[in-house]
Amino acid sequence: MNYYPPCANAHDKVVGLTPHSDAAGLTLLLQVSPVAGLQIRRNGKWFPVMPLSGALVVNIGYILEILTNGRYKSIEHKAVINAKEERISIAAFHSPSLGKTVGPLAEIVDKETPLFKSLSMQEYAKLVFSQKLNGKSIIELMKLNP
Ligand SMILES: O=C(O)CCC(=O)C(=O)O
Ligand SMILES: [Fe+2]
Repeated sequence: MNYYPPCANAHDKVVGLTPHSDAAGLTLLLQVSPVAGLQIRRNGKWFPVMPLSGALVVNIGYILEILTNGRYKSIEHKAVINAKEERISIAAFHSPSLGKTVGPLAEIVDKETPLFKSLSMQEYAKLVFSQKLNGKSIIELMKLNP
């Protein structure tokens, strides 16, 4: 669960959640408060994703990008703070179990060159937790030819 208190310095000095893509496979996100905050980056521009009552936002994370050898792209997003209102969101991250492999699927790399390394879920988790929540660094580290 994410809690963003209201903050008068919302626009210049304070950030809610820095730009990142989720390290998981698939994220289901519930925007609990009817307050704008979530933004996604597309073609270099930030777009708001307005809360819709009862709707879940489905985000593709790095693991799905890696499993599909880059066919499905992870989405970069951030959360901004509102000057007057608090905001709550709940994210459920879905990933393979420990012991499974995070790497391009065999049935895909049968026919094309793998773009990413294959790591055990434990090794991948170690890599994730050694990085800051910032931009695209984890996927860069997973690339075979960065
Ligand atoms: O608060 C939000 O809308 C985004 C939360 C998020 O990106 C996350 O928990 O990874
Ligand atoms: Fe996220």
